[in-house]
Amino acid sequence: MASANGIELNQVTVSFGRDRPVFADLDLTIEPGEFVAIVGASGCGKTTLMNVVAGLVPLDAGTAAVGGSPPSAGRPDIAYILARDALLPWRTVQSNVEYALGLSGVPRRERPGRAQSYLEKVGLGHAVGLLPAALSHGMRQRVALARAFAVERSIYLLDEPFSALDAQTKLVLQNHLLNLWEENRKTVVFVTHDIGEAVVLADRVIVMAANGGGIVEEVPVRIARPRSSEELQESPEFHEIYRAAWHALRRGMGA
Ligand SMILES: Nc1ncnc2c1ncn2[C@@H]1O[C@H](COP(=O)(O)OP(=O)(O)OP(=O)(O)O)[C@@H](O)[C@H]1O
Repeated sequence: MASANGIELNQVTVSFGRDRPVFADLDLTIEPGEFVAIVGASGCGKTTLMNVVAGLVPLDAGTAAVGGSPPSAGRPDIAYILARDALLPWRTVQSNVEYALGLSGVPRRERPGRAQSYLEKVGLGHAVGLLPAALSHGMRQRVALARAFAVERSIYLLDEPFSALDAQTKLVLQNHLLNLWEENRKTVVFVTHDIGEAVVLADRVIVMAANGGGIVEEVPVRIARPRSSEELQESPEFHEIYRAAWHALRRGMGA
């Protein structure tokens, strides 16, 4: 049983009141400190799985333990980052991060330094005084990453956080995420449509099937860390694992 900061789903079924469940009898164990990516066809239930972990979706059957206790919404040990950040438009970049630190109970005198330090880690040291409206989408997502890691949660749920970015910006953001994660290796569940992204980031790629098939395959990613997203693009082992995940995804789609 994954305790502490792990995640354990046993025989979980979610159907939203419909005849056909989104997934049924799903088992998944994520160890504390593990980085897991979830891929699968549109509508296969990736976000629903995240919402189960976040305590936002009721189970029709089965049990879930997140950090050793049942999931519940708004838990202070969980960070949930989505494709579109939720920055406060009237606060500067720095103030957005400081505000989140305040909500997490970080003492006022520590907030400016910690916010600045995390913004520097994602290459935004020069942008602390800007308002979100003045930022590109990639910069906004960097602020969202800095904010999420500055508050030091135990479990990070990231649902396609880089999906709207161009390929080059995506690689840069992946590197920022890898670096932030390397510092403390908190548990991460990362949903993506991009198999390459999954392989670059994760210790394990979970492949979900279309049409309520649940998890069809798990592809281990035994690539040494620390990793660089740019360097991996040229690595034969990256392409080998990419191919394995791609074939698993195709099988999951019934191809
Ligand atoms: N709150 C909800 N109420 C009813 N049905 C829902 C709810 N959330 C999701 N669903 C349904 O569950 C199924 C899976 O949706 P989900 O968003 O989990 O898939 P996904 O794999 O994340 O898709 P995508 O890759 O397109 O984001 C879909 O048929 C969707 O309509």
